[in-house]
Amino acid sequence: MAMGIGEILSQLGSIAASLMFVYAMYEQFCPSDLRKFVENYKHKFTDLMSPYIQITFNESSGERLKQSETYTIIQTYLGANSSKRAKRLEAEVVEDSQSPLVLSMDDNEEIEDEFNGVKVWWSANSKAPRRKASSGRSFDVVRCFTLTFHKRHRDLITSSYIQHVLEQGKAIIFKNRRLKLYTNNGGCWWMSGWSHTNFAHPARFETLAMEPEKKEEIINDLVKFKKGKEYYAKVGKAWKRGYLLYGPPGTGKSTMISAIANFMNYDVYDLELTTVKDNNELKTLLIETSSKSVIVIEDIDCSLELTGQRKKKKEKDHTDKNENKEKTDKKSEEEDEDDDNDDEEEEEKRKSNVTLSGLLNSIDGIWSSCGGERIIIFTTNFVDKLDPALIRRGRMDKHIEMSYCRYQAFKVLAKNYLDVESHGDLFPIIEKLLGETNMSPADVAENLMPKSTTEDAESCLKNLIQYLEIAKEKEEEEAKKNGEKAQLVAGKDKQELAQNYRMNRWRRQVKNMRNFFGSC
Ligand SMILES: Nc1ncnc2c1ncn2[C@@H]1O[C@H](COP(=O)(O)OP(=O)(O)OP(=O)(O)O)[C@@H](O)[C@H]1O
Ligand SMILES: [Mg+2]
Repeated sequence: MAMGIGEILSQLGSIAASLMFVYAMYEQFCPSDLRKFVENYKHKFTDLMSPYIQITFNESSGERLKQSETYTIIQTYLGANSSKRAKRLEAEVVEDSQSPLVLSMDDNEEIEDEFNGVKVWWSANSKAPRRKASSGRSFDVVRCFTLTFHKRHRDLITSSYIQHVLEQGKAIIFKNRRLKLYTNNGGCWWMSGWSHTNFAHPARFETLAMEPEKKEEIINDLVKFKKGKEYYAKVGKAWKRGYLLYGPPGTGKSTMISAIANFMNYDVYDLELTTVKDNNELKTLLIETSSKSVIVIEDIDCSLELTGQRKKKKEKDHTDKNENKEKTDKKSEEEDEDDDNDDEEEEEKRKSNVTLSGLLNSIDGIWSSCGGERIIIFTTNFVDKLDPALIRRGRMDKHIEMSYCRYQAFKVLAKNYLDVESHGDLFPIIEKLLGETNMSPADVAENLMPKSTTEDAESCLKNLIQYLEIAKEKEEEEAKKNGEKAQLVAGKDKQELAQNYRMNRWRRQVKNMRNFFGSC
């Protein structure tokens, strides 16, 4: 007898209700071993039927259930893609990032991605942890990302796509991170090691005043270095570059370092040699630096001579104190002596025993032991004072002279400080004066800065002209004085020479006369 539709539906309803009841009973009372067995077969059955493969990346891994780096990288990659496509996003504020608000896919959200024409799907899920952490701390759920793709693309996805996701994710993290400024001078001489703060110097190559060709050359050099991983590996050289910046004070050496760090997106390690106890500590400090960083030693000429300077200073202090001692009574003399001993002890502790050869070995050591993507920069006001071994090519690959401000550099400063790119009357006068005077960009910049809110660009330019004219006059006077001095010295030398000549002639005559009378 044929069944009516109503009857069929009611039969199906009761079957479904029975199945649901059985499943609820199974969930409630089924022993865990049996449940595992059933789950296993359930998965096997679905795997057999489905042409898709799934890979899961858990948020936490290992004994301590610590955050997996891979998960963070994937989260960043998906965050960059999903924020445009996913409808439900999770927001997080990350302190050490340039864009602190980080968006990522929320639970059970799914997005599609494409790689070499192949479609894949990512979903964010949560699942119960397999085991508790050894510490006893348990996580309610473990979050994970699931990557789904067709099994015919297995090789492409596992060999190339995942690699692509990890590289892209890492690049985004690197780009968004806040740069750090590390210093080994923690303010106390007994502290060693690096301490850091956020690096936020606004200097950029666009704001750096120097000849455009020179700037271009440096930028090209940096770009070549950044892209040179394979090249350096091919020629068997550590991936590093050394720059020596030299020039008078205020010509932009420190500013250039900040511009390089910002351009390369590298952290800065500002190494204060005078607070490094000895060569061993120096080596440790250098090895502790990370890759993608700029290591800076400012005023290298002063740093290495410091021990000598300190000795001289100590001797001077000692002589001063001796003189004072004569004037004071005996009691204060004893007190002075005690203080002296304490000072000397402290001085001895503070003294840096870093030597030139130690520095050279440490620099070479760091390249050989951890050669990845580092730039080392020395600055000096007196390049001639430096030992050639320190600045030979291979250690300091590029020597960059930071020179006095000329017209091209001035134009950059005028644009930065006054937003002015030309001035028919005043620019030519400034061009001429800058060609005749040696003025540092720091001085030019100072004169270009408006002194009040009402001061306009023209009056700033006029101030600069006035300042340049005064500086020029001073330079000429100085040159004149030096010339006169030189003439005076030359004149004195001439007189001395003539006198010596006369004396010698007279001595010869006396000698001849003695010989003559002696022979008679
Ligand atoms: N070439 C430049 N471009 C832009 N600004 C500059 C330049 N040179 C100097 N300045 C300005 O002058 C200031 C001092 O410059 P900076 O500290 O870079 O000079 P320096 O060469 O390192 O001097 P020192 O030899 O005394 O250490 C900077 O804060 C910057 O504003
Ligand atoms: Mg400087």
